[in-house]
Amino acid sequence: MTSGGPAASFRGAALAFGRRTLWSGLNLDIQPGEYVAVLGGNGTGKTSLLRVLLGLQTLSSGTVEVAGAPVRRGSTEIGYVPQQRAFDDRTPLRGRDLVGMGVDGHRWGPRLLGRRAYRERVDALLERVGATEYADAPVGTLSGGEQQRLRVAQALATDPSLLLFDEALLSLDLQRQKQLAELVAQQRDRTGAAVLFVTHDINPIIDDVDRVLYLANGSFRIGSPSEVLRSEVLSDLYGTSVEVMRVAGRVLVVGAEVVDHCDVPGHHEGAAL
Ligand SMILES: Nc1ncnc2c1ncn2[C@@H]1O[C@H](COP(=O)(O)OP(=O)(O)OP(=O)(O)O)[C@@H](O)[C@H]1O
Repeated sequence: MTSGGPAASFRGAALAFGRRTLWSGLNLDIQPGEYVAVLGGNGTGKTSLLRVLLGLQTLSSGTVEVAGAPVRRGSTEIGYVPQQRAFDDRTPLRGRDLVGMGVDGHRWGPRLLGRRAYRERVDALLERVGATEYADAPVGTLSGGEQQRLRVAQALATDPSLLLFDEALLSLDLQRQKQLAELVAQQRDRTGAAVLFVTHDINPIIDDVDRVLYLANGSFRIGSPSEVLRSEVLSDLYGTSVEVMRVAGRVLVVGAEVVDHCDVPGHHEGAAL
């Protein structure tokens, strides 16, 4: 963090495509060390929000800053784990090359750091995500969960001040989800990074989350999990009866799927949020 102010800041921010407004009137400061979960159904603009911070998507109105400066592409202030797309079998990269691209400014091979410091940094990152064992295998031959851990190591490589995760827990089994959630919380604690975590299921990270940004219906609610994840708050946001239940320690939202764009197989009634 270089600015001493918020890690990210939106002022009067709106995003619309054609006549469809995804969200508007967003005023949000994300403080260093703050952990924000971004929730909402398919197509509500969660990924687009991250793309705005990455300088890949322009706001329709309002402003956005990262570390006190206008957003720009390729900022080393930001670590990003995109929504998962599998690597092709023929991708000519090993796991350690992928992580190395995060260490050395997305260039091939050791350039910015000395060869030895580069290697040590990559090894340490691989170890942190538990990927040492398959670091020399071509990425396209690895499972979705293994590839995901490498992407996380790449995102953490420069100890960025803002970490963006887009559905990073998908394709991980429960134990790996827990490990990744712990890794993110540790990174936040160690470096003071702010975290913006897009997810359809808040349960694996709920103990770490400070605030929830819940997008729906062209609008949003923001607050602590206990303020936002309430039947009356989400019913008001969705404009229909939505029930938030706590079952066996898990938060379940029932009724929202009627309004959300539920075009994803497996996204069914009683979505775990
Ligand atoms: N560049 C663009 N031009 C036009 N429409 C776009 C563009 N980018 C995104 N959209 C639309 O904006 C909506 C929100 O997309 P976005 O990917 O942000 O949703 P999301 O909340 O991340 O959804 P999901 O949970 O399905 O990943 C979608 O309907 C998408 O088609």
